[in-house]
Amino acid sequence: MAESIYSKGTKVWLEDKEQGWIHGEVFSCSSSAHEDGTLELTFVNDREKKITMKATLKEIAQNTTRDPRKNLPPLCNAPEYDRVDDLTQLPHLNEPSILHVIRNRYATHKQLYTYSGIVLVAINPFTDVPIYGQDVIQAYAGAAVKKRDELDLSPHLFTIAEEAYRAMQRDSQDQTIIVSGESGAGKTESAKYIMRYMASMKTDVSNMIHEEAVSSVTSVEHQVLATNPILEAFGNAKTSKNDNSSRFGKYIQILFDSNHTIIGARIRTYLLERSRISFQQRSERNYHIFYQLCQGVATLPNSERAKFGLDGVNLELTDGNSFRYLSSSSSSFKIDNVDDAANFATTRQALSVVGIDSERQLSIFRLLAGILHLGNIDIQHRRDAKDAIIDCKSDLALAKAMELLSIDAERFARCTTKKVIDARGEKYESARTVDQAVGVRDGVAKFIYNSIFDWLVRRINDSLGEGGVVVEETEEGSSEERSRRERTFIAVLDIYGFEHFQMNSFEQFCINYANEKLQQQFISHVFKLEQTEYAQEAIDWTTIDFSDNQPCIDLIEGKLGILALLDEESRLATGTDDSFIDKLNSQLKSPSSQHKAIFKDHLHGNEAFTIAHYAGDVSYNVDGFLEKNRGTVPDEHRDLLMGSTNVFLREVVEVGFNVGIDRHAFPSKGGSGGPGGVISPKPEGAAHSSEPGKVVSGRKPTQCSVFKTSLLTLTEALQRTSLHYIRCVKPNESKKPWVFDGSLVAAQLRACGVLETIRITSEGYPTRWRYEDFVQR
Ligand SMILES: Nc1ncnc2c1ncn2[C@@H]1O[C@H](COP(=O)(O)OP(=O)(O)OP(=O)(O)O)[C@@H](O)[C@H]1O
Repeated sequence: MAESIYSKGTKVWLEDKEQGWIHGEVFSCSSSAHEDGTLELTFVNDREKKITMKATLKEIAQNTTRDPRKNLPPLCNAPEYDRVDDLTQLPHLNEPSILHVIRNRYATHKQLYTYSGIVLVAINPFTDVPIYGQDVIQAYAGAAVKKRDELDLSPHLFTIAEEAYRAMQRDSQDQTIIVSGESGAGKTESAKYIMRYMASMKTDVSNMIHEEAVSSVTSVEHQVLATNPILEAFGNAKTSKNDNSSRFGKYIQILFDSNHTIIGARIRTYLLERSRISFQQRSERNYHIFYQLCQGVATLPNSERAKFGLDGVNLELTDGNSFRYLSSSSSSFKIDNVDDAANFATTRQALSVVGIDSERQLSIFRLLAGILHLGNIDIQHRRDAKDAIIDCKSDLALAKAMELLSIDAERFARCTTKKVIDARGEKYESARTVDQAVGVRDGVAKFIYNSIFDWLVRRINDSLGEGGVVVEETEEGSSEERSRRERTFIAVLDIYGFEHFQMNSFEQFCINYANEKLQQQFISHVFKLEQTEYAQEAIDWTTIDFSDNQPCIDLIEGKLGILALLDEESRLATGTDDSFIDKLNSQLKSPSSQHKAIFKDHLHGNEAFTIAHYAGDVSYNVDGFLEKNRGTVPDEHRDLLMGSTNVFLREVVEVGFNVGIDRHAFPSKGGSGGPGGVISPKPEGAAHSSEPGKVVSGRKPTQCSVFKTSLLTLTEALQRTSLHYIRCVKPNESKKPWVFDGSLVAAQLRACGVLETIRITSEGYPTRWRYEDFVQR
């Protein structure tokens, strides 16, 4: 038995401190077992170092099923497998062999893409690669009528796009391409290439020059593509990991009619990072649109420019007029090779393409400028007391902000520095501290910005998905006719991957919760496919064990789980981050708690809790959890915003107040709810309104309840579509082209489930020979 796995000369992988894994081979293997039943195996690695190990026959037989780092050396494949297109073709399927193939393809042969069964692994090149042009699109378009292994084309994003398109055509079924990976891994770029593929695949441009090819894309397709610069301007920012990081998740459905021609798009977004509006980490920026506006303001009409209070604004930090919301990072405002003024023009053009005219655009910019001025309102201590004051007479920022938002400055100052307390029917005012007042001011800014973002998404949906294409209304027919013609969609889900930083907060908690849900769906999908394959090949099989992350999901979203406790605490006027963590500890750590194994002790004090996620343990610092979860403004500010004489501000914040309640926030096929036509369940705690579009009062849905509901609707929608997976991987931290850091890549493959699926495959039938290879052997 041992000899059949490890005989003299068998090639293996041996662990190496420097490189992770290096080649080695079996030097000797004892021919019979010792008294204790073990065999002695000696290996020699490429550095001529000898390693001796003892193992029982059973352990030897199991070697490929356990974590290879703790077990006997995994087996190496023959060199002819060094560049296989699909990892599942590897006779020996283990972590070092997988890394070896991906590294060899990427670093040596400049091949970014490798299949791993149903998953396409995409390694970021960090440089322009000429593989996305119209000629390449044409080569892949139609190629998937053949099976993948009959193709002479390399693995590509376009294979996945084409497979989705063909499957939609063939089965008349909606498709979803799930693109995931950590920040900077290349999700958004991949999603854009897929959208561009869909928009131009039907265009035969073989005889056209580039400009002709571009202009031959119809206006509907232009509109669909125009959503990208808009979402990037308003939802992307420079972070320490990525100069153009998407700070929200998105699900974009490209809608097709019965001729499989694009007729529009629908977008659903998830959890925009609000905290960035008022604060950015070192070397990070606020959302791109603010810098675009400041730099591009000179391009606005003379009559408009002065009104923003941005004319001649100097963005240098030394300048006393700089905006607090743009300078907290104390970094340079410039991003290398990015021209904010030119991008402002692109954003404006894209807004026009989706039907937001110049006048509306100016209204949006006025609100954005209002947000910047809002951040500059000075909040001071009242002399000899802790109470906050705003000097209405001298505060120019207050005057400008309130002018732009059309709100009474004195009322705003008063509401911000004092809160109204209702005690048994009697109302009285109590002073806020400076910190509290600053929190309220920033909360208003975040709320307005988030509302603008939601308004934009809704507006895009109205023009591209629900309400008919603006430009082509007469040509294409009414919206009713349009939805009748709409048959199927191909969606791209571009969603943040698992996050684990030194300091993790509410955002990471939500992101990792989303990843737990998607991982569960992914694993059960792979698992089902694996068993279907066995059935097709008439192979005898017993149930394969796979790590079920349901206990972790129960801990988060269960009846008395973290989300429920967070909401409960957020609704109490007396609730604080401290009382929240106390509640978590008392409920989830009790000796009788079913969550003990997943909800772990945090080693450093009582300000954080630790969850054992499928991709590793993560500790979350509770500081700011309640404020982020409440995510709305005090009632007095709500009245101020809704009472503004700025009609556009009212329209925008109405969308913000109704998110999670209003059906438009989750447009769907037929306009009746979530994607795929299911009515989205109302977030827990949301108040009812019989009139659509009316702001409702009562219990406000919290951020986590809105998120939980939208995740639920998303996972249901995904279940009704055929799924395709792209896992984007960052090959190194320094963003260098063609540099491959094996341990960094392995960690990402583990976090996105690729290694887990390979483990599932290994638990079943780990070795797969092609018939011809098997016969030859
Ligand atoms: N296919 C590609 N070709 C060339 N460069 C790429 C490609 N994919 C990604 N990049 C480079 O990597 C950067 C980061 O990619 P991208 O913004 O798509 O990452 P992401 O995974 O969406 O990150 P985040 O989660 O932060 O939004 C891009 O700005 C680009 O410079």
